[in-house]
Amino acid sequence: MASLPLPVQPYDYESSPAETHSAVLEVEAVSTTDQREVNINSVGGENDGVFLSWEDLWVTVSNGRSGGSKSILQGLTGYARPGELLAIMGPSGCGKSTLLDALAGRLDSNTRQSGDILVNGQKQALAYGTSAYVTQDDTLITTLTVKEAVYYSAQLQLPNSMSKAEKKERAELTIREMGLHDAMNTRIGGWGAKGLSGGQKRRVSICIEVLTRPKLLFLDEPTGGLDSAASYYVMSRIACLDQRHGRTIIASIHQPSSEVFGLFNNLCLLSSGRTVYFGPASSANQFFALSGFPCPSLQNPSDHFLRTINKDFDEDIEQGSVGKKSTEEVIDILVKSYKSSGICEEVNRQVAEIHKQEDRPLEKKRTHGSFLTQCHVLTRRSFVNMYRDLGYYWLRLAIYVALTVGLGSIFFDVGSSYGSIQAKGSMLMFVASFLTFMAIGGFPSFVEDMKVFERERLNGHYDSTAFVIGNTLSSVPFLFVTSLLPGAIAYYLAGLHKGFEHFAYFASVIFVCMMLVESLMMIVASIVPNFLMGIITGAGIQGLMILGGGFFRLPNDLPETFWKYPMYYIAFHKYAFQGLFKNEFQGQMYPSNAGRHKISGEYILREWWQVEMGYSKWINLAILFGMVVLCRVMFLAIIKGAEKAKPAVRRFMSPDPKQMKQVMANPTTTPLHEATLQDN
Ligand SMILES: Nc1ncnc2c1ncn2[C@@H]1O[C@H](COP(=O)(O)OP(=O)(O)OP(=O)(O)O)[C@@H](O)[C@H]1O
Repeated sequence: MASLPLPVQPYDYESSPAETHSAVLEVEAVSTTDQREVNINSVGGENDGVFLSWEDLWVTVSNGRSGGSKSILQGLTGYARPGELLAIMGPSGCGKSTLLDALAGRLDSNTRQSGDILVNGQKQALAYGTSAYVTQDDTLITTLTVKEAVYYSAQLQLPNSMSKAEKKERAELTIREMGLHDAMNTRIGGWGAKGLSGGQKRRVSICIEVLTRPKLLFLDEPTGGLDSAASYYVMSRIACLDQRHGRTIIASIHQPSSEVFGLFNNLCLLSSGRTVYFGPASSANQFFALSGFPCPSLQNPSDHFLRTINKDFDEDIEQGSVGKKSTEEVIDILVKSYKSSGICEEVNRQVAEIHKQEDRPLEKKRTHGSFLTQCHVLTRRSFVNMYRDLGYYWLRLAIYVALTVGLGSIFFDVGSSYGSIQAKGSMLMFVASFLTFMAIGGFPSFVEDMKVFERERLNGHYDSTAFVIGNTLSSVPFLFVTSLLPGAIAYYLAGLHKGFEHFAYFASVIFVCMMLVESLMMIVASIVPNFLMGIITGAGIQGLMILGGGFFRLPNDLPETFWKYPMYYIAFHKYAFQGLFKNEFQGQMYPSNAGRHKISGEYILREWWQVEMGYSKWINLAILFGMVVLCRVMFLAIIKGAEKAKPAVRRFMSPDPKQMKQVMANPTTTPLHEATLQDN
């Protein structure tokens, strides 16, 4: 630890390297200018490549406790061009992912951004299908094999003009390119079911995004979890994409080997959100040497850069190296050296050049599968996932069977005595509330589905409507079995109203209620994506609905405020209880309490359970079905609305950049990296 960020060769840190070597850096920059100008005008032979530039880019994150903000990126300027691979490097936590997120238009809602990010010289939104982004986390469907995951994705993303065989071929070729041919039939695996290794998952994520050969590709740590040979192999495949097809590729990378480093065209080196170096990767070594921090011979230059600017272990180092400069000071020297260099000037000139380009709007993503193909593929994929994921439906089915056997034995052959009226009411209430309540059990699996959906949606793989349709259709067979089998056990053990029509109605109510609870949980998942908070919220909402459904407190006894209006009318339990009661009691006769005369089922419904008798049990079922449709439409509206609202919220939230710059320009009152901006 004690020798971490210091150059191996002794160096005089007291001199002012920035001034001493600025003339030399100037020469270096001029030598790269001509070469750059050639590139900018001829974009690898294609004129539809993507030029991305950013100028004075700041990103701050609001600090909940103090009400201020911390700067993550501080005035970055740079560019990425077609046919080039730009690598973003720096110590952990320096802002690499944040820079990628900002460029791809995917910053978190608690962050604020200022400065210009231009695509082909104009402001354009990048998310939702105009670029591809391989994030640091591998959000994949864990139950699919590598081949299935990539092939389903090919069917979704590649245009209908390609035949199925061509799509399959493209998928297999891409899998092979990423060195995954031996793992083709291995399931991806996840929690509780080991499948692929971390590095293999990384490569599957990359496969899925490079399938369509996107014009603009962001990669966050593409070599995470890979050994050096695999890293080189994967990075060279990625680099091939840019050179052969004029793609623009930006990748953050932790510790490239010298071979991998050799693949980079440009390098952006960050430290604590500041630019230490931005320019040709091949000139970085010279920049460090001229700034006073030469790379020792036999050392990998990228290791040297990272060691020199990593201040995370400064305390350890200072103890053992009295009199030497702290890494913070070394970084300051490098930042100043870069700012005063010709390389920096050249970067600004290039950015200005890109800004001057004629307006060329970025096409919305390449054409993908038609809407019908998307619905079909998503339904099949979701069905396969539900079938293979034991937690999605199978476990629930087993618990339902156990519960309904219990329910049937408690109310076994309940009969039609006076006492059976209350018993049947309690049993039907349990079915309509607790059994359907348990549909909440699929929530964790659904949250996983949502994570995959978000990634795919942001990368423009398909339309949100196709996702909702696919998810709905694929769940139908499982819900059908889950309502039919346990429903039959409970119904026939208890000996409820005889006749198949009555049983069919009973099972239909369970089916629709389960679907309704799932739809409700979808809305919860789109608002509260955290699984634990989602379950608690969903359970809370259903608890209120059960209480207000008119069983525990009869409708006429419910307090008017809140419980009667609106809870009683919006609680789906009301329609389920009353539908099941009508199904059971209508047309039946029961002995009175004293047993001297008979009372009709209609009388029991009206007077005992206070059921609304103005409409038939089928209307109750239709209302429940309407609620399912409403909830699914609401879910769709929320996810579509969030897509539209996010950029607007971000624009509204962006603070005045001058305010941030002023605070940062005054380091005597503000620590350099952790500037606190009061929000007022
Ligand atoms: N949404 C956020 N809310 C709070 N802090 C954030 C947020 N995004 C980033 N940060 C903070 O900003 C800093 C930079 O984060 P970032 O993920 O960009 O670093 P990185 O260089 O990609 O790190 P690593 O290499 O370890 O992935 C970190 O200290 C991180 O905690």
